[in-house]
Amino acid sequence: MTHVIDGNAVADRIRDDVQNCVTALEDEGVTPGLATVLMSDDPASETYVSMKQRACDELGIEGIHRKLEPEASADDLLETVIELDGDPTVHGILLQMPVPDHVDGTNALRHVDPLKDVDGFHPENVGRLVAGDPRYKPCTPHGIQKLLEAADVDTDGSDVVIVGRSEIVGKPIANLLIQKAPGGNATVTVCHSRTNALAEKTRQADIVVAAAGVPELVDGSMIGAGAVVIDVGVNRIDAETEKGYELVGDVEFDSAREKASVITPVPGGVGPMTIAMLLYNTVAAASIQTGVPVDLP
Ligand SMILES: Nc1nc(=O)c2c([nH]1)NC[C@@H]1CN(c3ccc(C(=O)N[C@@H](CCC(=O)O)C(=O)O)cc3)C=[N+]21
Repeated sequence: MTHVIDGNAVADRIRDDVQNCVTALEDEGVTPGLATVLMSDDPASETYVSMKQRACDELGIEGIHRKLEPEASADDLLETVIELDGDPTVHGILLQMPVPDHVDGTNALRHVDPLKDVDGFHPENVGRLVAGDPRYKPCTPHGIQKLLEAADVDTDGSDVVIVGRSEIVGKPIANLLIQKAPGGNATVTVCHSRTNALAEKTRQADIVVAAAGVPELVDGSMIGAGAVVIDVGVNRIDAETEKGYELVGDVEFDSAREKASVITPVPGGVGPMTIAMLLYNTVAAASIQTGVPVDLP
């Protein structure tokens, strides 16, 4: 029987741990604060940011939201980021990606104090991750590690094929999985959607991580018997549903499930973990910045 990982259940357990940290911080007079910055009219981005804000409300994290019009200037974005960076009640800053082409999101992130960079995208935090001394692990890769752990998947010595080499998922998850640590010690191949003989590579893998942003790119014929399949895709496809769309992963679930020993669904897999790990990083950031210890597993 294939084990379908319940990402919502694992995320709920992480949220309970985060809740305990919020209480510990509150006991010392600290309210953790997370600022989200959205420079986009994209409905999916708006949904994700409002989900993040709602999650903050539920746990007693102070959520601050700044919305910039997509036509705003790069200077407007910088000004917003710098203002939040100087605000001592803000412990974490999240710039929702992607930002419009005329602004440089990477440059804006360089103006965020690395201690407030709860996404882990600032070059200092990227460097620390690659150097094997992560401060904030990027939310989606960290969530994947927690899901593997929850499903008792041992990465030690395993062959992992990652499809997708983004800064947000592919590159950081590759770096986490090659580290000497629980949840690491894997042999990692990083592919993309146009890699030669992609199916041959994924079929050899003990663990396949699909994060290319291409709906149903990875089907059952590309999965080896008994492999673990982690689907990071969140693609909105027009459909006759109440919302007018349907969420589809980068994996063709039904055919992949027939081969896999363990698989994550979309929705309800990696997505909820991304938000849980953002809350995790936010209480870690509040702890680092105030010196109040918290107990994060
Ligand atoms: N700076 C930055 N940090 C991010 O963490 C970040 C980002 N930019 N840009 C976009 C991606 C995407 N992302 C998701 C978060 C939650 C779900 C999620 O909870 N999805 C639900 C379904 C939600 C729905 O119904 O649309 C699920 O999979 O069950 C998905 C995707 C965070 N991202």
